[in-house]
Amino acid sequence: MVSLISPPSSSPSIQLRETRFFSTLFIPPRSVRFLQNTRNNENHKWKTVRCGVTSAGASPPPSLMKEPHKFFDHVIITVRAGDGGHGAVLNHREKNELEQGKTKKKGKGSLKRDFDGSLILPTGGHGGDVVIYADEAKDTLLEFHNKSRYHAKRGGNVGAMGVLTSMLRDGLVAPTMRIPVPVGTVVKSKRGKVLADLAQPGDEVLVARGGQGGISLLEMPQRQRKKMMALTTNVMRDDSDKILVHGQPGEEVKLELILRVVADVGLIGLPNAGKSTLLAAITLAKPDIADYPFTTLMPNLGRLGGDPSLGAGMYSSEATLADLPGLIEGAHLGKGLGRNFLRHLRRTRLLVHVVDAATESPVNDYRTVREELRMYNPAYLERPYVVVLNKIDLPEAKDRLPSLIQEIMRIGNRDAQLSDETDTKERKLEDYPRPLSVVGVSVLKGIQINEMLKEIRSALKKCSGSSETLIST
Ligand SMILES: Nc1nc2c(ncn2[C@@H]2O[C@H](COP(=O)(O)OP(=O)(O)OP(=O)(O)O)[C@@H](O)[C@H]2O)c(=O)[nH]1
Ligand SMILES: [Mg+2]
Repeated sequence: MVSLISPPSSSPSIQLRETRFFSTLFIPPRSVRFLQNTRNNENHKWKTVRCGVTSAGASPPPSLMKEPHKFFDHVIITVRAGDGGHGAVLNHREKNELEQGKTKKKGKGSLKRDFDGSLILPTGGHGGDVVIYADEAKDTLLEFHNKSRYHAKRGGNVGAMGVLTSMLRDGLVAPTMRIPVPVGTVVKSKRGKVLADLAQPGDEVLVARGGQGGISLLEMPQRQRKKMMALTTNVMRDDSDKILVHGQPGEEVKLELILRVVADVGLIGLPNAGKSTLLAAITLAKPDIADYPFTTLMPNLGRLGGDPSLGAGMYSSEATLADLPGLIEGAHLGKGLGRNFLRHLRRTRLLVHVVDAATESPVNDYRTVREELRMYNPAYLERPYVVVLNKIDLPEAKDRLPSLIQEIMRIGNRDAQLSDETDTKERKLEDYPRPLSVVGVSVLKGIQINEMLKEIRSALKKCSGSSETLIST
């Protein structure tokens, strides 16, 4: 029997740290059209008024709730690498120097020679490449909505005197443009090909190559060409050669960036089940908590255990927990907010399914969420999980706790194995593994918190190293 009395969540054995990753509610500006009456009321004019709404923690009207989720973890950007700098058609001065053997003289306009005496003509600078890299300091992809086009610098041009003319300080080669994204971002090409999974801080991918610089050509009278060609092949024959002087354009690509939360534990459940309250009870995260559904609009992360006083570099927590927005029936078809977040479960190795034990039918609620997971990706049902029956401080939950635990334990097969033999479509919830444990708690009142933590920790130990690394949405 489960004891209902236990100390509140402030157990000294748990060292906590808040990591609130997604705290900004993003609502894109919308255009609203008003019918504006003129004075004499004869002509009606449409007036467009732009309204930008940004709120943190305030409750958004239901009609706006869906919008942030299309954006914070998914964005399309266009990047363009720098064009190559232009070479030059070199003028008479070099030509004369060459003829007179003055090329060793250093200074403006002098041309270098190779060890065998051949001429080295300057080329235009390489255009800047574009690299995307995982940066721990970044939390969301929101900023890419304000700026969705990125353009690296072009390479430096060679002047008519054979020297750098562009404003680039470091020489002809343009610097690489480095774009930081949150750890856990998957970079896809426009056609859906995965270019990189930036799962670790510092991971990076070259997404667009800068254009090559154009070559330089020597222009000289016909009679001198033959002699000069012994020193270099870059001798201009006619005006059509001038095209070689132009730098190549930099690559331009459209990219899809998808952020997948990197967490060990995913908190799932219907809206209002108490997922955010649970996160706040066992970590230092401070998610928004309220008694209306869909309070959580973006995942909140919290860290369990570890020693935050060691500083960011040394700090390593026992596990990271992701509190996800509530799932509802039909979430896999896009209802509510759930579908956009189901993909965040991909990297988790343990699920904690939070059920409000005080509702009319907690078992049905439990089944609804399991069913949604199954419809979205049956593999999620095979992931180890712990069920937390929450709100046992309320009498309606407390009284039926033992029977609820039994009923939930009956849904599932203890010996369920991952096998491809049975068609996943034919499988029922009963064919998938049972929870590793079912525990009754009140995360609000701090009842049974230590018991729950024990179960989560022991489950984490059992499934260490089994996190999903597959890439697909
Ligand atoms: N009585 C009681 N209420 C609780 C308990 N845990 C959470 N609540 C309340 O339930 C309501 C919903 O809690 P949240 O933590 O916001 O629920 P959620 O699952 O994160 O909800 P969404 O973000 O909408 O998916 C809040 O009013 C909480 O105070 C509990 O143990 N007992
Ligand atoms: Mg919540």
